[in-house]
Amino acid sequence: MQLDRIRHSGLHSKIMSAEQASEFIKDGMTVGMSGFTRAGEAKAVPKALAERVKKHPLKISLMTGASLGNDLDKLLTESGALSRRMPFQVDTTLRKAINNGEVMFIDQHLSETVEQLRNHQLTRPDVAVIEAVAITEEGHIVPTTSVGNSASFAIFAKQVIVEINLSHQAELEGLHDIYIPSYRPTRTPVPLTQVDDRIGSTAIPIDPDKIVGIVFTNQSDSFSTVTPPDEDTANIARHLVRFFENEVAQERMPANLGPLQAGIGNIANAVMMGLLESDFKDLTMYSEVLQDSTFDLIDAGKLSFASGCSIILSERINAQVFDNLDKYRDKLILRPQEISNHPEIARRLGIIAINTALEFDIYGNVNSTHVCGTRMMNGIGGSGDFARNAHVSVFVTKSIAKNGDISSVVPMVSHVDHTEHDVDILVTEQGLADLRGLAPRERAIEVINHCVHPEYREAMRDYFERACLRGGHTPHLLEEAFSWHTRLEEQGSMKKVQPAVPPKLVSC
Ligand SMILES: CC(=O)SCCNC(=O)CCNC(=O)[C@H](O)C(C)(C)COP(=O)(O)OP(=O)(O)OC[C@H]1O[C@@H](n2cnc3c(N)ncnc32)[C@H](O)[C@@H]1OP(=O)(O)O
Repeated sequence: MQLDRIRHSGLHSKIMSAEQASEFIKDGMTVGMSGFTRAGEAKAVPKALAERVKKHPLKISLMTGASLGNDLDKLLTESGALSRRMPFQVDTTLRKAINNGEVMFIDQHLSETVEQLRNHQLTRPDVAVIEAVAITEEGHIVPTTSVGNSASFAIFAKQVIVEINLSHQAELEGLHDIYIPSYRPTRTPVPLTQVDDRIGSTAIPIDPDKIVGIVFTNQSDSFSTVTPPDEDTANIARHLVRFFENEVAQERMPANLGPLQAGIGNIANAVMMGLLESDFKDLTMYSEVLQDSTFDLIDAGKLSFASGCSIILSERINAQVFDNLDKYRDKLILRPQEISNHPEIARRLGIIAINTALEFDIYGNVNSTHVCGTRMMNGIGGSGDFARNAHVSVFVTKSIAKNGDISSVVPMVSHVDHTEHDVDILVTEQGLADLRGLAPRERAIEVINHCVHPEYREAMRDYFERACLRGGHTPHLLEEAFSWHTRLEEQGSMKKVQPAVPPKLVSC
């Protein structure tokens, strides 16, 4: 135990075990926990809660910033503790429970959760459980590797449990910038005009009397599972870099492109890695998740500043970053997710938003969340916060999935997260479709020619041409629009299987 991490000496009496702290969580409560993209989640109390629930069942409604690491979503799901979960997750067990209808999942734009708490559209947390590196002299909470929704959860909750995690270096203090917007309708503009502006405090300001328990832990964040770029993702990156070079040449983007936002996952990380081999320099990021690529770009001298709301790294680079925080200190800020994802700021800064689609259609509508229109993958996350308000909104995906049985470009998306109005550029390893200024029929030609995998291109062209014969501003054959998805569900592949024996011709 390191008492110097609790600088408000009046709070020393609140130290207790995780099991004791978990007792503050009662059946039917709404609980707000720290954690964003498996970084900075409270670790010991949720685990103790899951153990307790196995013996004494109870149900809670759980809110976080985004996904939890250390298998906590899995443990809480298996214990039966979760009745409701929001606003994002990436866990296989929880995903199954959501898709079986056992856990009610609210898939939400990540900037909106605390906005809805602020004006009571959502039930405010009874208890907040927040991971911290320290508590200040004033009793304020210094977060760890993510800010997420922690600040507003702690401010709105009736009771706060703090987990001081000794596995995080005390040097994280100073990295955060906690700014909380005031109430509407008298709110003033968020005073952030540059990626590196500091507009708030370095700790979460709460009344220390609300802190009911302090737990010491020593468990690190999970490593990110991001995989190195492969040929397809490297090609996606190449198409995008070429597009950026042309935008700069045409003076539609500044020489350093403007602040970049990149979503989670292998593809977005690989796209950012692609910038390593480009000639761009003095790049900046105004994003939510800072992944390996952020630090590779800083180390290569290409990225001068990154603002985010969490840092999640793979084993390859984790120690190199966190053991040398001083090297990165003047190049990093972690903010609450409502500020990192704020529509007002995305629009003001002219963000280049790069997010990953599960599938998109020939007119540019994007599905980021629902496999075959019904089964939740992870959630919309922050992609919508950025896509609608970006200077340029890019969506990337491989043109095929599951060994080619799925085409990621379809006639009509089976679920819409980002409408055609929010999408400017689509990229697959096949090429890049620039949809700006194009009408739906022109968009379809651009997408078919540049993004569809060759194995599906002719079938897509055939669909589009027959739809055009029927007419409409956005031509479709409604009875066929989801036939690729139904074929996948019925036959395991979107490809049309040629019958081994040609069907007999019936004469009439
Ligand atoms: C926290 C945040 O908000 S970050 C900001 C942006 N947030 C978002 O964009 C949220 C939505 N996006 C996501 O969840 C992810 O980016 C995804 C799921 C769309 C893509 O993830 P990535 O890791 O980049 O792509 P990857 O190609 O590895 O695909 C992930 C899985 O989806 C599968 N998949 C891809 N396309 C399809 C498809 N059209 N239909 C069914 N499955 C598909 C892949 O086969 C892979 O499956 P596996 O895990 O069994 O191998």
